[in-house]
Amino acid sequence: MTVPAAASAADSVRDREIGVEQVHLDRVYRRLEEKIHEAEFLMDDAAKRGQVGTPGALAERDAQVFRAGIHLNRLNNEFEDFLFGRIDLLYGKDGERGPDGAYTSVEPADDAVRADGTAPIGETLHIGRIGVLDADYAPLVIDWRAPAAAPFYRSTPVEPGRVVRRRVIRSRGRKVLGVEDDLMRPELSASLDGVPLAVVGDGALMAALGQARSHTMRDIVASIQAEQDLVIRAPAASVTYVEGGPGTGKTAVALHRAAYLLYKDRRRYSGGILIVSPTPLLVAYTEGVLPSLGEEGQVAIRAVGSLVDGAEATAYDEPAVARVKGSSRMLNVLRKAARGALEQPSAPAGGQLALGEEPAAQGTPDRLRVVVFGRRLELEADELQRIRHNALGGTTPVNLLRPRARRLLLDALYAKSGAAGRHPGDPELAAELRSSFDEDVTSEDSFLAFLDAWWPELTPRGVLAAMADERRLGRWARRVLNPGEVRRVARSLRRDALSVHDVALLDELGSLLGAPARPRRKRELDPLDQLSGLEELMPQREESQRERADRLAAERTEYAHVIVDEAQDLTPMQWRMVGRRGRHATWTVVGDPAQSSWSSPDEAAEARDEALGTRPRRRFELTVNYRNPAEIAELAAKVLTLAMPGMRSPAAVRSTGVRPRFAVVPDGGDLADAVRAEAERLLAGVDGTVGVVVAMHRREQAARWLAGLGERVVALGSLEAKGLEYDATVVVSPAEIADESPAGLRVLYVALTRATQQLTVVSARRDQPDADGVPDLLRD
Ligand SMILES: Nc1ncnc2c1ncn2[C@@H]1O[C@H](COP(=O)(O)OP(=O)(O)OP(=O)(O)O)[C@@H](O)[C@H]1O
Repeated sequence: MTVPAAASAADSVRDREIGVEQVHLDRVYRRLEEKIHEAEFLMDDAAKRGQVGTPGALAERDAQVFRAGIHLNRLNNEFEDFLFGRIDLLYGKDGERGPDGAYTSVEPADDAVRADGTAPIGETLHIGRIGVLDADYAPLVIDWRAPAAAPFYRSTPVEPGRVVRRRVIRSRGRKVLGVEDDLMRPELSASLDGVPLAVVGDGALMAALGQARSHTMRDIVASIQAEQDLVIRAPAASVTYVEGGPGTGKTAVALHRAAYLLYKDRRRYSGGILIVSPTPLLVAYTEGVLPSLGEEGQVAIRAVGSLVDGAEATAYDEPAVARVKGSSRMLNVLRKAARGALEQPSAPAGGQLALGEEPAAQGTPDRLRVVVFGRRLELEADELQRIRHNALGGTTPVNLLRPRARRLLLDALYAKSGAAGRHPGDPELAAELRSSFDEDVTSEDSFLAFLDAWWPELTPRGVLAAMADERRLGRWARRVLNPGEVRRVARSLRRDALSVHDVALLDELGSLLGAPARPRRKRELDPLDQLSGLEELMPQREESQRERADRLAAERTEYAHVIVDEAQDLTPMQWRMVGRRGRHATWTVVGDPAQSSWSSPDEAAEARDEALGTRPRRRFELTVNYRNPAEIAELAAKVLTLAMPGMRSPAAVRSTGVRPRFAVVPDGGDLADAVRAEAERLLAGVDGTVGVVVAMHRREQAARWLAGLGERVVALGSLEAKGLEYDATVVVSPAEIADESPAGLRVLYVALTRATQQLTVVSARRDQPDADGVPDLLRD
C-alpha cells in the first residue's frame, strides 16, 4: 500500500512532536520520583525522631510532594494523563517572574513580533494536574490552576494575548500518545530555537467530545473553554451564579471550581467545600473527578437527600405530595408540629406508627402529684396546660425549653405549698427554703418520670412520625393544607423509607427542636461514684488529634464554600436546609431553569434568594452545548419551546450526521419488546453506555425489560436522569413523561438531552405518533 506523500509528511511531523513531548514527560517523571523519594525520606526521618504530629504539621510544600506521590501512584495505576497541555508564548512586556516561575505579563512585548512577521517563541510552559519544579526551581509543569496557566484556557484566535500555539498532549501512563494543536496567531511565522513552529492535528476539544462515555464522568482539564474558565477562576467572594442549558458543562465547571478554590486558598477551604448534587446517581457519576484533579477527600459531595446524617432518602413521593412537602407552607406546619408533638396521644391510633416512632405507653400525663415537706401537692390538667403554654412562648427550640418548663412547674408547686410567704422579712432564709423545696421535689422519681412524659425530648424522626397521624397533622396544618393534602402527606409518612423531601423536613425539625441533650454516657458506675458524684471529676480520656479531626469532619454542618449543582431543582424547604450549611459561606450556584422538575420555580427562586441573603451576585452564562450533537439538540429544542416559550437553547458544538430515530410500538405490540430491541440496536451502535429513560412509575419494570443486556445499559426514571449522560439513550413515551407531573415538559427536556451520540424515541399509542413515528410532542 502506498501512503500519499503529504500524509506521511504530516505523520512524521506528528511523530517528531510526540518525541519532543516524550522527552519532556520523561524529565517530569524523573523529577517526580526524586521528589517522592525526598518526601519519603523526610517523613521517615521525622517519624524516627517522633516529630510527625499531624498531617497538618507537614509544611505546605511537603504536603504538595505527598500529593504528588499519591498522584504518581494513581497515574501509574489508572493511566490518566498527568501532563496534558503546553503553550508557546511570545516574549512578554516585562521579564518579571511570578511565584510559579512563569513570566507574569499577559501582553506581548512591543518588539515580540519583528517587522517581517517572524516571531521567536519567548517561553514555553507545560500544564499539568499539579505543578512540578526542577532542581533549580524552574517550572517543569505548571499547575492548571496557577495564574500562568490561564492563557492555556483563555486564549482564542480573536484575543490570543502572548499565545502562539496551544497544544493538548494525550498520554497514558508514562507514554505520550498524541498531540493536538490550535494556532492562535496563524498570521505569524513563529519559530522555536530557530526552527519553525510545527502544528499537528485539528483541535483537542472535538477529540474529547467524541470519546465514548463510561459510568463515571471524566475531568475536562485539558479542554476547558474560555467561558468556562472564567467561572472556574472567578474570585470566591459572595455568590457566583451560573446559568446554562443542558450539556454546557455546568457540573464539570462546578467540580473544577472546587479544585481551583482549594488550590487558591487551601487553608481556608480544606475539608470545607460542600457540593450539593440532586441524586445519589449523579454523586456516583461525578465523584471521581476531584480525585483525578489531585483533590482526594477534600470536598464533600452529597446528594440533597443525604445531607442529614443518619437519614438517607430512598423513596420517591408522588408529584402531588412532593409539591406540598417541598413548599414553604410546610414551615408553618412544622413549627406547630414541633411544639404540638410534646402532647403524646394516649395510645397509638391503629397502624399509624411509622419511621421508628416509639409509642408513648401512657400518653401525656394530665396531672402531677408529688409529696413535699410531708404534703401532697397536685397540679391539674388546666394548670399544666397554662404552664406549657407559658413555657412555649417565643421561638426557642423546644428541647431547650425543658429547663424552663421544669422551673415553671416548681414555681407552681411552690406557690401551692404555702411556703412562699413563710419568711417575709428574711430573703436569705426564704431562698434557702425554696432551694430545699426544689431539691425535695426534683429528687422524687415520680417528678422525674412526670417530666420525661410531659416534656419528652423530641427527635426530628419522632415528630415526623407523629405527623403520620392524619388527625394530628390536620390540627397542625389547619388553614395551611387542605384535607386532601393532609391525607396524602400523612399517608406518605407512614411508609418505612424517607424521600428527599422528608430529609429537608427532618433538617428543619432539627433546627426547630434544637439538639437534644447529649445521650448520657453508658458506663458501669461504681456505687461509690454514685454517692459522691465523682463522675464529674474523673479525668476524660484525651481525644487524639486524629480522632478530633475525624470527629470534626463528621460533625461539620457549616461550610466555607457551598456549590449547588442543578440548583433549579431545589424546593424552598431544600433551600432552607442547604442555606443552613452555608450561613457564612461563599457560594457557587449552577443551574438551568428550563430543566426544573419543581412545579413552582418562582417560589423556589424566592427561597433561594432567602438562603443566599443579600450577598452580591456575580452572574455568568454558559452558552455552548458540549454534550449533544446538533441533531439531538434540535429535537430537544422543540420541547423547550413548549416548556419555556422564549428560552434559547445553547448552541451545539458538533454534529454527527446521525438523526434521532423514532420507533413505534405497533397496536397490540409490547412496549417492553420495542424498548429492548432499541436498546440492543444502540448497544451495537456505540462503544460506551446506553441509558433508557422512562416515566418514574415504570422504573422497576424497565429494569426487567433490559435484564441480561449487560452493564453498559441502564434503566432510569425521568427524575433520575438529571445531570447524567450516555453515548446513546432511548426515551420511552414522551407523553407519559410529560404528563407525570406539572413540570413534566421540563423533565422530558432533561430526558431528551442526555445522549452524546444517538437517540431513539419510542412512542406508544398515547404519544400519537405520525406516519414517520414522530410523537405529537416532538413535531414541528
Ligand atoms: N470544555 C470541555 N471539554 C470537554 N468536554 C466538555 C467540556 N465542557 C463540557 N464537556 C463535556 O460535556 C458534557 C456535559 O457537561 P456537564 O454534564 O458538566 O453539563 P451540564 O451543563 O451540567 O449539563 P446538564 O445541565 O444537562 O446536566 C460532559 O461530558 C462534559 O465532560
